[in-house]
Amino acid sequence: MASNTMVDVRQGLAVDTLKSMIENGEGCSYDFAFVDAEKRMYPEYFELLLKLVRVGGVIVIDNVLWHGKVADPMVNDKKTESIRSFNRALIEDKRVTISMVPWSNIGQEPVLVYWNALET
Ligand SMILES: C[S@@+](CC[C@H](N)C(=O)[O-])C[C@H]1O[C@@H](n2cnc3c(N)ncnc32)[C@H](O)[C@@H]1O
Repeated sequence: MASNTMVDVRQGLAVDTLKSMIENGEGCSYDFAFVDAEKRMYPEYFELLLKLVRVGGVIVIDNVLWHGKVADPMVNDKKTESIRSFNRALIEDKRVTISMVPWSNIGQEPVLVYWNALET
């Protein structure tokens, strides 16, 4: 879509939109991505974003502590478990370097930042 502004809004389910961006040849053309949609889809978003964000770019994942629930062993709902599982996978993921930013606003938990490593 041609645009003369800095913002190009695309509406749709995130996975479908990201896949269509890849199919449209936009791979490796973004410097930054911010993820804050359906928590249980984070692994899929992340894999697709590794194709869209250039090596050296930054992917920020919001809500990785899910309002503290991720760190509370008494909380085991599906959404919390999926974020825990995603976090564990990222720790093991050699393609990226991770860093947690001690930033919070209005009671939100910190955000994790991922830099692409040289191999994707
Ligand atoms: C927590 S809000 C994001 C707020 C946003 N970061 C902001 O600061 O305005 C989550 C948003 O993700 C959207 N969302 C949820 N599931 C989605 C999906 N599968 N695909 C695309 N968007 C989705 C919701 O409609 C909602 O607007």
